[in-house]
Amino acid sequence: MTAGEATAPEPGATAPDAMVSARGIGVRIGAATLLSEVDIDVAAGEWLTVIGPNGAGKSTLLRVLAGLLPATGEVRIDGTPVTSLRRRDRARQIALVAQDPVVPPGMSVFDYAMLGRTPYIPPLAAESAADLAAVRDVLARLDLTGLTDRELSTLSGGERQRVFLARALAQGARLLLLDEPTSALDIGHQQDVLELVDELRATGSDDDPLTVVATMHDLSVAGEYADRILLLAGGRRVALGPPAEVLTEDLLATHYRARVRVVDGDHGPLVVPVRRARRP
Ligand SMILES: Nc1ncnc2c1ncn2[C@@H]1O[C@H](COP(=O)(O)OP(=O)(O)OP(=O)(O)O)[C@@H](O)[C@H]1O
Repeated sequence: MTAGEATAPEPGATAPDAMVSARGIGVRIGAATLLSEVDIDVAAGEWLTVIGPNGAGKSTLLRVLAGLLPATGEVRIDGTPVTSLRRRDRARQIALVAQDPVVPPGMSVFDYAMLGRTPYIPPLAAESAADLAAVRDVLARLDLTGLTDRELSTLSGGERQRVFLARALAQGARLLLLDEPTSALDIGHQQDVLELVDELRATGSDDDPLTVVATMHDLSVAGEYADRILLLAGGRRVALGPPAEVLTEDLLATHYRARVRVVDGDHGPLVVPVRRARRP
């Protein structure tokens, strides 16, 4: 048994307070197995970060949780199979920030963020004052107010990544799926964005807390923000538990083939890469 396995749900069991419950998730495309027998529960209001080496299946898992990729097994959101939710209802419940979303050509920052309000705007109707206010608020929180009229194609990678997040936050969904949400951000904006997501999580009501599932390559940051960490390797769940149980030198050496030191930080373990000994 690997570290963290003790906290894993029993196969077939659904945790009573799980907002997200995934059972026996498998994805095969042609001869390739992308995911195999993945079970997870995510409690309402929890932050789960999915880590694993390149190609481990992290993005695939997020797309399955979002109901966007067919899979064997079952994903339930508050007890309802995600595949049975109508598109509009699914968009009110789940917001996915993909690594490289498709952007309509010529679209401005404001109009792109407004796409997040689509599930609330009746067909052929204009956006309401509340929709406009929600978008302005989220753009301000993400330090994008000065860029609202710019075309997305003219933004830097980090600016664009914040706009993708703005659209998802404008969606007001209860489940936020973030695929490497800060990979292009400088360290200051990285902290701002993650603190904002954490703040939104904390300010959700008890009845309606925000639940976060994120993928990340920065393991120290993963450990600082997540309640639990899921380590995937080769499409399988190899560890699931609190950061201190999963971010261990042994597990990271085995599954990433990485030489690291793990040291105690104020908010979780910090993972420091260690280079090979210098040649004399
Ligand atoms: N359509 C496809 N056909 C075959 N293999 C695919 C297909 N789509 C994805 N894969 C493979 O599935 C594996 C999992 O991909 P995924 O994008 O989920 O990995 P990841 O853990 O998010 O990786 P990264 O850290 O590099 O972003 C990869 O090896 C990828 O090449």
